[in-house]
Amino acid sequence: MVAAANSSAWLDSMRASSPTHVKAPPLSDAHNSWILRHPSALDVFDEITISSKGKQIVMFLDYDGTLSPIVDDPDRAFMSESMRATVRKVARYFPTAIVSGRCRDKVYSFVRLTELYYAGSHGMDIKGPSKGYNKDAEAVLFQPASEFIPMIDEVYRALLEVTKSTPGARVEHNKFCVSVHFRCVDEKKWIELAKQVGMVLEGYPSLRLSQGRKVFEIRPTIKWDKGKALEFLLESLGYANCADAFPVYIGDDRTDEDAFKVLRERGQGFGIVVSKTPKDTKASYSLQEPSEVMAFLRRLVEWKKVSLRRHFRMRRRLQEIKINFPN
Ligand SMILES: O=P(O)(O)OC[C@H]1O[C@H](O[C@H]2O[C@H](CO)[C@@H](O)[C@H](O)[C@H]2O)[C@H](O)[C@@H](O)[C@@H]1O
Repeated sequence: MVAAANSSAWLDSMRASSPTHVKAPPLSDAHNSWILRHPSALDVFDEITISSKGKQIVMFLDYDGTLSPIVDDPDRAFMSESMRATVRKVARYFPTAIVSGRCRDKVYSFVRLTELYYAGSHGMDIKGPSKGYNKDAEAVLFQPASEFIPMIDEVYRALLEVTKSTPGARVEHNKFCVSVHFRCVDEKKWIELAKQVGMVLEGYPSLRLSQGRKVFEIRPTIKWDKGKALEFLLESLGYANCADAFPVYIGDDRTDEDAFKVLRERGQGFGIVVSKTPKDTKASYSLQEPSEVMAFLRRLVEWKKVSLRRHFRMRRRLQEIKINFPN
């Protein structure tokens, strides 16, 4: 997988995968032009709400780097109480799903909100809310890669063994996929780690490798990703071919691009990429970091509250008019 000739390409891609510790430099021309193409969702908030008018917003949220800040230890990527309270409010007004590369149980243990849909393992493990407005939702359970579980277990063990010699490397079992983290690996050892991962994967042609933020992600080659999960969830919610749904997907990683692409192709709703630096994306808008995601979600809740109040006030007025002036 990683021949000497393309080692430097791998290294570049590994370096570019997560520029989290960069101190914000003054905005370059390139950055300014990127912002023009992907304006801050906070700056164009009114534009966004106007385009969703009369439609049901359905919210899709990635976890790491979107709801929780990126940290060195994947087991300690906790969500703040204020973010949890915000997501809880969002779910009160809009059907809401968490879509993550992590194992579903793990991401649930961080979010701990029973009223949400969860799509773990890059969308390969979907479950409906165990509490909430939609009684049928509980029944939603979809696992299109179940047959890969024994293979994933085997690969996890092999990766654990082979990466032992690389200090800082960490292998995470995500049920239908595996992550090999290199965030805490000395950069001089990155290529060695990439080779170790490549060696193991040579024996598994039905698995594919992609890169997230300082992480290799190994998953089945089935045609299923976060974009398919988004479509599946829209269908489960009864919005399959419905122009009345307005899906909003917020995510920071390369795997989120599959969902952004689906939204572009459907010409429905929009994607918001979470990034401090310009990157190639199919998202329409941007937010810089989880704190901005929280600010955006809060504004959305406030906007919805105000429009509902206005709607009910108007209904009451119409009823009063009917009572005072019957036909
Ligand atoms: O789809 P996501 O929810 O964004 O999951 C993608 C990966 O997220 C986690 O790793 C990332 O976050 C860690 C904690 O902040 C960080 O240490 C790591 O460098 C990031 O890549 C998760 O641990 C992975 O399994 C997911 O694949």
